[in-house]
Amino acid sequence: MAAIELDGVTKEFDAVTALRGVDLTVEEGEIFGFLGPNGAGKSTTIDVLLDFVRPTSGRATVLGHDAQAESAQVRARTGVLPEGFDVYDRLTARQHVEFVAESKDVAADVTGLLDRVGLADAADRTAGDYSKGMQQRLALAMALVGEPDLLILDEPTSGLDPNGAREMRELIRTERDRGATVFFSSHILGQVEAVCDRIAILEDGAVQTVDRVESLRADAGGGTQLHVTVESLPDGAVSAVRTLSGVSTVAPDRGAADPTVSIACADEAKLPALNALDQHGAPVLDFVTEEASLEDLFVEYTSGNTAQPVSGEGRA
Ligand SMILES: Nc1ncnc2c1ncn2[C@@H]1O[C@H](COP(=O)(O)OP(=O)(O)OP(=O)(O)O)[C@@H](O)[C@H]1O
Repeated sequence: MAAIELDGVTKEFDAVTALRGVDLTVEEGEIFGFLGPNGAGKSTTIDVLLDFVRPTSGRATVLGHDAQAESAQVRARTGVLPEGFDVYDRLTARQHVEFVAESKDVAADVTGLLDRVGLADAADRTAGDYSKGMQQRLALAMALVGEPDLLILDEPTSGLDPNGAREMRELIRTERDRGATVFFSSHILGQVEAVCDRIAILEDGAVQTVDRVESLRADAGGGTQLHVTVESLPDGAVSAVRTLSGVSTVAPDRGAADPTVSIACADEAKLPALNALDQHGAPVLDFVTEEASLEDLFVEYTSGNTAQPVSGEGRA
C-alpha cells in the first residue's frame, strides 16, 4: 500500500494557484524528499495531507485513509514537524513532549525521545529560552511521539547547524529502519540528496520530476567530475579525451604550475580518460573524483528560480 497518494490535487487561494494537478505516490518505508524553491507549494501539499487546507479539486490518501474524511485516523498515525514551529515559551521541553503524548493518548519515553534529539540536558528548561536549532530539535522529538507510521517533516533542518543537520539525517534513517515512511520537504538540495531514496521536484505548484536519486544524478549529465593534475597538457591529449565515449565535457586549465584538466564523464569512462592523458603526452600526477551534483538539474527543473539550491554542508 502507498503511504501517500495524491491524485490530481489542485489548490487555489483566491488569486494564487498553489498546486496544479499534483499526482504523487510515496511508497511505505521510503524516505521521500519533496524539493522545490520557495513558494513552489511544498507546505500547501503537506497541509492538504494533514487536512489543514482542503484541495480545490483532486484527492489525497494517507496510510490508506482519505485525508479529508478520515483526518483523525491520519493524524493518529502521523508525526509532523511543521514549518516555523512555535514553542510554548513557558513550558519545558519535557512538558511539550508529554503534551503530545497525552493528546495522542500514547505512552512515550519522554526522556529517551529528548535524548535522541540531543536535548537531554535541557529537558527541564523552558523552551522560550531555546535557540532556534534547539526548538527545531524539540519539534522533532514531538513528531516522534508514539512511533508514527509516517513522519511528515517540513524543512526539518531549518535552523540546525551542520552537526544538527547530520544528526537529523541519521535520525531519519533510524526511523525508516524502524519501518516508518518519511516524507520531508526542503529547498536545500544537499539535505535531500544525502538521505532520500526518491525525490520529487516541485515548481510553481506542479511536479516536474519524480525519480530515484541515482537516476536523477545520471540525468544530471556525467556521473563523475574528474579533476586531473598533469605534468604537461598538449592539445592532442585534450582532444583524445574528448573523443572517448562517456565523456561529456573536458576543461583544460594551463594557468597553474602543473596544468589541470576537469572532465565530466560517466563512471566507466574515468579510467580510459586517465589512460588517454598518459598516452597522449599528459602524464598524470594526481587526480580527484567528485560525484556529479544534482544542483544543475534542480536549477534546470526550477527555471533557475531565486531560491538558492546549495549542495549541502557535507554528507552524512
Ligand atoms: N493561506 C494562503 N493564502 C494565500 N496564498 C497562499 C496561502 N498559503 C500559501 N499560499 C501561496 O501558495 C504558494 C505556495 O506556497 P507554499 O507555502 O506551499 O510554498 P513552499 O514550497 O512551502 O514555500 P517555502 O519553501 O517558501 O516554504 C505561494 O505562492 C504562497 O504565497
